[in-house]
Amino acid sequence: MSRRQAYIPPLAPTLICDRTGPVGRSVRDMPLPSFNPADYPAQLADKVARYKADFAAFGLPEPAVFESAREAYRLRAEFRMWHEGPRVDYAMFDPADPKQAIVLDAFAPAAGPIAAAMPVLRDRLMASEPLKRKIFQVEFLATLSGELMISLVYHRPLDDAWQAAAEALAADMGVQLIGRSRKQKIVIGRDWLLEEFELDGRQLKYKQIEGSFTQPNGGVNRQMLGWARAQAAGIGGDLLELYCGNGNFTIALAPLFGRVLATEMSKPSVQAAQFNLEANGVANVTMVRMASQEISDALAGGREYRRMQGVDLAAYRFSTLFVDPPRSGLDAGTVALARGFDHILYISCNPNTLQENVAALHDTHEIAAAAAFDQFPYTHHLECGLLLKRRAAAKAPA
Ligand SMILES: C[S@@+](CC[C@H](N)C(=O)[O-])C[C@H]1O[C@@H](n2cnc3c(N)ncnc32)[C@H](O)[C@@H]1O
Repeated sequence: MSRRQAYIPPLAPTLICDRTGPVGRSVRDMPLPSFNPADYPAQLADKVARYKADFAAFGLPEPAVFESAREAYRLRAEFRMWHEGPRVDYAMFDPADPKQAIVLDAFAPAAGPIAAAMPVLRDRLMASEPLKRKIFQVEFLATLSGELMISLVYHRPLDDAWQAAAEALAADMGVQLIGRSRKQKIVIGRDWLLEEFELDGRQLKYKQIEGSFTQPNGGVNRQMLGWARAQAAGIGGDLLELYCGNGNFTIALAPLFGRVLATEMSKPSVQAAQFNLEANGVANVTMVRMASQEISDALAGGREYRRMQGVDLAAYRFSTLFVDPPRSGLDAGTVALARGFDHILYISCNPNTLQENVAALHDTHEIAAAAAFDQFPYTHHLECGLLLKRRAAAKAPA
């Protein structure tokens, strides 16, 4: 059974959370009751009020609040495909009633390229047996620069008939297309997009690889980059960045520092970051593929890591640590590492783990600036930014 609806009221958690972090179900993950742009200001005000209350004990300064566009803000969207008779439709599931599919004709949060492609793709799938048969899921990734990649996921092996139909579809729609099935990935065109936008007078370019982390709300992401740059301006010294993904913040922040050591665990993201450093002419960054636990261990004088060969850690004069971790926040070793920094710039998609980490650093660091970024409108989720500064009493004597 399915129910047809123009808008999706609650967003399923898979659409809200980052792909890489564990998706915990807390009250914050529960959907807000309505997707109504008229309710947006009140919903955001509630979230900001809760943020302020949760962090009041840590002396949170008044946060700068960055709003989202009220519609067409999501650069990523994924849908289950619902088969009924000759039809195939996009579907989502209400977390409160997970057996009931909600069939969608449109999805108001989706960015322009996704919204425009949705009905065209659905009709093309319906009209083509090789494209339609056993299709299970459709994933869209778009950029502010207007590119679009579509991944079609199947419960059957993809054959020559699928490939021929998919090639025609990609050419007609002008998109990058990927077919996925068990142990199979067929790329028609590229499996990456090129994002491009202006930031503080620079035209930034970012390769974004299918399946890797990218910020879901492009407009809010630009505001996060601008805020992070404003906090970092004037600090000087060198920067250590953990969880750098494809270099989203690295490329924005690098010109403000002498040298940057950026680390990330995922191999495709590190490859994209290397590409992005070159594409943006950023030459003061060394990129190393390492988990945060490993870099914390290496900096604490732990074991020698082959991937750190050629990196002279002792030569860095780190003034600032930048972190943008998954929902699980910072592990204990990384919190211990953070203690040694004069400045910690922390972007968090999970206020619960942010609160735990701030509490653990409270004796050495105070909050100097705060921001609320509404990456996930119409949900309880709030992305937070903090600048932590080492307390004078916690600084080592010169
Ligand atoms: C919230 S994303 C942020 C990525 C990037 N800063 C951006 O703005 O796109 C978190 C990133 O942390 C990476 N990650 C997850 N666990 C990690 C770990 N233990 N060590 C290092 N990186 C990790 C993920 O691969 C992902 O790229």
